[in-house]
Amino acid sequence: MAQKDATNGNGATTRPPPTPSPIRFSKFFQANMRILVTGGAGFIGSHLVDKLMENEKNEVIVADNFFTGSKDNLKKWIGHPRFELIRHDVTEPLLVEVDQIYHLACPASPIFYKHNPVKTIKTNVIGTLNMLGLAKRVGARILLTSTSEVYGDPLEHPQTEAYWGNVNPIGVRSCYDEGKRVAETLMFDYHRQHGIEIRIARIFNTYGPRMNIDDGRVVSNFIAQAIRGEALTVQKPGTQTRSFCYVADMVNGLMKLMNGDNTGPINIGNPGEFTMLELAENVKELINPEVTVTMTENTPDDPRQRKPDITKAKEVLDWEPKVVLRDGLVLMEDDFRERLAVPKKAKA
Ligand SMILES: NC(=O)c1ccc[n+]([C@@H]2O[C@H](COP(=O)([O-])OP(=O)(O)OC[C@H]3O[C@@H](n4cnc5c(N)ncnc54)[C@H](O)[C@@H]3O)[C@@H](O)[C@H]2O)c1
Ligand SMILES: O=c1ccn([C@@H]2O[C@H](COP(=O)(O)OP(=O)(O)O[C@H]3OC[C@@H](O)[C@H](O)[C@H]3O)[C@@H](O)[C@H]2O)c(=O)[nH]1
Repeated sequence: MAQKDATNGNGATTRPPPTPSPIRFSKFFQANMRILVTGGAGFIGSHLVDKLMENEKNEVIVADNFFTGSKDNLKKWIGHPRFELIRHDVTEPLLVEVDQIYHLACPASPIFYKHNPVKTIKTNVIGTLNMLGLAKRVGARILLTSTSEVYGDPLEHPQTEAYWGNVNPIGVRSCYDEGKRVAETLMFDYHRQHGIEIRIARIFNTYGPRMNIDDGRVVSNFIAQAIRGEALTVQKPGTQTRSFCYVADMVNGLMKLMNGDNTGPINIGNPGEFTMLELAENVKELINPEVTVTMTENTPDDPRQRKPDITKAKEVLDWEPKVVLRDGLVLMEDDFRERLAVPKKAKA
């Protein structure tokens, strides 16, 4: 390709995208898809990396600032010839030649995203702008992990993708939910204005091994509490509902979305709906029947009900979750027991 410089009117010079190195497509170099995962050291991201690395044709690059993620989640890949880990904050520009970008970087637990709300909104807005700029520059397809929180405290139930939501724009959760709404807007504007190939997943509550033990999310809290023999802290009123998706199902859905033809937004979640009291009862029965359940204060703007309508995911992705909550909780227990160093009591 001819390298033609252009002046944009104020003396600054713009250049066309860099051409990939020819060696990349040589017969001696096997990888044919280079994939960037932002936030790949986190909970969902690291499971996604595991799955992407199973395909020997993939090279995977993770960019993460380790705010809520950890190198430990990726330890089996560090040093692998098809894997690279970069300490990078997505609020700063990044240039890497990639074919696909899974853009996950953002703290997800309410405790962490409220810890530094200005940083959270910067991550969602400037971080997504930077990743869209990268996608535009190198011609990559980009998938955003948006959230069911774009529906706010929903007045329609279950939530379809056509619902515009009920969000408090100035509340303590808005750095995250309004941040993700702007991120979705940016994705569509880049798609319409610059022809970028986009995919948007609206993820509903996801759980599984490798969640941070004390990150404050309800499933990780209850499992850690049950294993430690502490009371399960149900926040009031306890009748609020959530729908919990096992992480392997989630990763499968994200990859189908990335590699399919539909831009989304598409709800990806498990429609099984539980109150927090029901969740506590399930955890207690499965993990430690001796623990008690205690009611504690809630936080502002906590959504009262949430359940995905996944008709679109079934139709356009041929995807639906396979793991029911009670099975997933048991799969997660093993990982938490190992990390907490509390083995299961042998049955008498
Ligand atoms: N887990 C869920 O229930 C859920 C639900 C809806 C949406 N999501 C979305 O999925 C994505 C992953 O969630 P998760 O549960 O794995 O969360 P997580 O907190 O475990 O992972 C997020 C990762 O992003 C990294 N990160 C945060 N800010 C960054 C920044 N500025 N630059 C670079 N890296 C940064 C963190 O260090 C971490 O590794 C997030 O975008 C989240 O909003 C998750
Ligand atoms: O110890 C606890 C923690 C939480 N809860 C309750 O459990 C429910 C779920 O809370 P979580 O903190 O796990 O998660 P939320 O549903 O509020 O947010 C979540 O949903 C969408 C994602 O985008 C977010 O990343 C995710 O954390 C809330 O009603 C909360 O009040 C408890 O009852 N006890």
